[in-house]
Amino acid sequence: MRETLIKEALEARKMAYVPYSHFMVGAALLTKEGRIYHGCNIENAAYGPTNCAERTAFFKAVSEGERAFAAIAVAGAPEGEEITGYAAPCGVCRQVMAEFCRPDSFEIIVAKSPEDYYVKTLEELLPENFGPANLK
Ligand SMILES: O=c1ccn([C@H]2C[C@H](O)[C@@H](CO)O2)c(=O)[nH]1
Repeated sequence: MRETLIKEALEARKMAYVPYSHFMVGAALLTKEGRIYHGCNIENAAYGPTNCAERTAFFKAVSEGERAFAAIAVAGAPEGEEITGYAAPCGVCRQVMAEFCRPDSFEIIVAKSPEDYYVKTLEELLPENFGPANLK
């Protein structure tokens, strides 16, 4: 399943809109029921409105009614180059994950290819997070 999710993220990456950074990112988000939502980064001339690939996938899924997620695969690299480095999710995307995902079980798959990746839980990438539980 991880390999499939990485392939989907690499496909999603092709849609990245990156006229400013020229850094293309793709994400594939797996729901607990087995559906996959895709995301790419979408940049903006005012820079601030730029949306990361991970958040694009999350916001698409949540806006379609999804609330339960199992894993996300992410791959990023400069336009026109081989993927030679890992691109882990930024802090803002980790915080968005913390809103919807269980820190101990949600898997973040950071990939160069379906053969070359590592997996971390959200807890590992965002320890001691501030989340929905704080506002209960
Ligand atoms: O986890 C990340 C980190 C960065 N980006 C995007 C934002 C911007 O368009 C480009 C360079 O930061 O990469 C993502 O999509 N995901």
